[in-house]
Amino acid sequence: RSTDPPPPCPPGIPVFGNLFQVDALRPHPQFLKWAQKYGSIFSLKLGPQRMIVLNTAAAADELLVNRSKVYSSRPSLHVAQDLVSDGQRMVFMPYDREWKVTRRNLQGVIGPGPSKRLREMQELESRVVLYDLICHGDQSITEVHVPGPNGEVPERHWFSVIRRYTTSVVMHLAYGKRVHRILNSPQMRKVYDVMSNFTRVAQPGAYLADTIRPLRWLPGILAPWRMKALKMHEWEMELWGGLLSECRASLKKGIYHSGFVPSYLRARAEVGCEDLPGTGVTPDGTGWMRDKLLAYTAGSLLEAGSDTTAATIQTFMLLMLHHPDALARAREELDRVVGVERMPGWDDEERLPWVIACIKETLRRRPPTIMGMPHRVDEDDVYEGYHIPKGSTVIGNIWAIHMDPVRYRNPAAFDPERFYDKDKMPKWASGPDSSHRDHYAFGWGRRFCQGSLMAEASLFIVLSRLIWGIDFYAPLDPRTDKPMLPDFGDEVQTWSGGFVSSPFIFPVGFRPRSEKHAEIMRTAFDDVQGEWQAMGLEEDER
Ligand code: HEM
Repeated sequence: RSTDPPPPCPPGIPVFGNLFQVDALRPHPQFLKWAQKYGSIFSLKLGPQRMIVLNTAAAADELLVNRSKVYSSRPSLHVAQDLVSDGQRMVFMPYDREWKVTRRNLQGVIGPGPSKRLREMQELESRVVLYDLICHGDQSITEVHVPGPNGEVPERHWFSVIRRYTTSVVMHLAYGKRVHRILNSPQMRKVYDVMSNFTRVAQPGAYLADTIRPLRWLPGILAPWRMKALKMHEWEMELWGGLLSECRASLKKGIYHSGFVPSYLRARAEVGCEDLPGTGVTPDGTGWMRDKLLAYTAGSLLEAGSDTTAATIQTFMLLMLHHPDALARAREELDRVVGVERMPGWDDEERLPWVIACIKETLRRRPPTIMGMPHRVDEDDVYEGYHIPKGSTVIGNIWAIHMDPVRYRNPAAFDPERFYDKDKMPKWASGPDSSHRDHYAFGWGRRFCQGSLMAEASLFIVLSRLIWGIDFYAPLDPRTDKPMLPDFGDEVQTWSGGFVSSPFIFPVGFRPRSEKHAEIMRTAFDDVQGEWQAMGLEEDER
């Protein structure tokens, strides 16, 4: 009922409301303060728009899951979605037919069944990570690495080794080809550049035209952001459209790759729809994705799957270096369960509860999508006596939920013990089932992360193998002889802004734990080259 009061709202200024109180790139510290003041739900006025923020698991589950029928849309991001993405980026689509068709198609590629088949590729690629890290040695400690002006990662840094892995796995999934080089890999670099740019333009509050609709109709001379956004679209299309064109050209030459896009193009060709230029889906019952939507959907896989997983691995490393006791315990578990004669594999997962608890605690303590992704409510609603107006942006405040001391005792501590039970088989318990969830890093309801199973598999195989085989260490401060590590709690110095927040580069050294471990890792890398050959894929170039 519109006569019910809105959820409590911090005082703002006339017309703009709270717009200028929100740091678009790093809203979560301020949102946590408001959550601590106002409780499970508060609202903000961003110009004429209302934003509702849900700060407890109970509130988010009730609205975003139980009432997901009306809470599954996305706010209209004029600049990031309409202009930069020409409306084709799946993660920001409203809850409409186009989104449903896209989500259904992706379910056939990364849903529960297919994600089991992806494990083969994750296993093979993880061997390359181990080899790259042992070859990397002290490089990130002894060399000077300067990030680019927008936080770009230097190619020779160990962050690139991790990025190559995550991007190669999704590149293979999308286009049936690998990222087989770390240096001189312009496509991989561009995926991260596009992503980093997009996370900044898409942050709620980044553009006044997102919130104040009349600004969208200003003439070009008064709206310089419009031309800039359209240029960004062209720049993005050089990558996403370029990958699609390459794939189509290969098919025309009779070269068949596996992967989502080649299979989709073949299926389309079989029904006489080889060329479907334009955006969106065809109006017929099948709803074929047209070219630009297809290019952007493959791009969404690359974006959603690369940075989030890489950021979690990098955060895990930082946490382990800050918590040597937790690391020692993980290593002891791996030595006991796996031994030194082989590296860990999928069958060990259920016997490594501490390793899994450390990964889950990483996702809780510092989720990469720290504020989740905004939802939009499509009907007027009432929650706890508060009116939630139709069209409001609704945020599941993952950060506040993960820092809720009622749900997580001493939430600022890194404490894998909270997820550890040595007598029970470990479960990921990360959703979408709300009745049994350990953390909320993957969001909620009908927009729940489609790649969560794939992400967890990557985290498990890479991190368990890394701890098993490699000693990693931070450089020592010559004055104090203590490890020099970024301050975990320093938002500005340690963490990037935008809706995927990852640590800025930090130096780490790597060496095999023993000659035996080294031999197994080197042999696994040599063997995998034969596998690539047999699969018709590029061998690693180093
Ligand atoms: C640790 C890694 C990851 C994290 C923390 C993460 C987190 C998220 C979050 C919070 C959302 C939004 C959920 C919501 O709106 O409530 C999301 C959406 C999505 N994620 Fe992930 N994600 C990860 C990895 C992946 C991977 C590996 C893929 C696939 C390759 C993927 C594919 C997607 C897709 C397609 C969506 C859009 C869903 C939609 O809008 O309908 N994610 N993810």
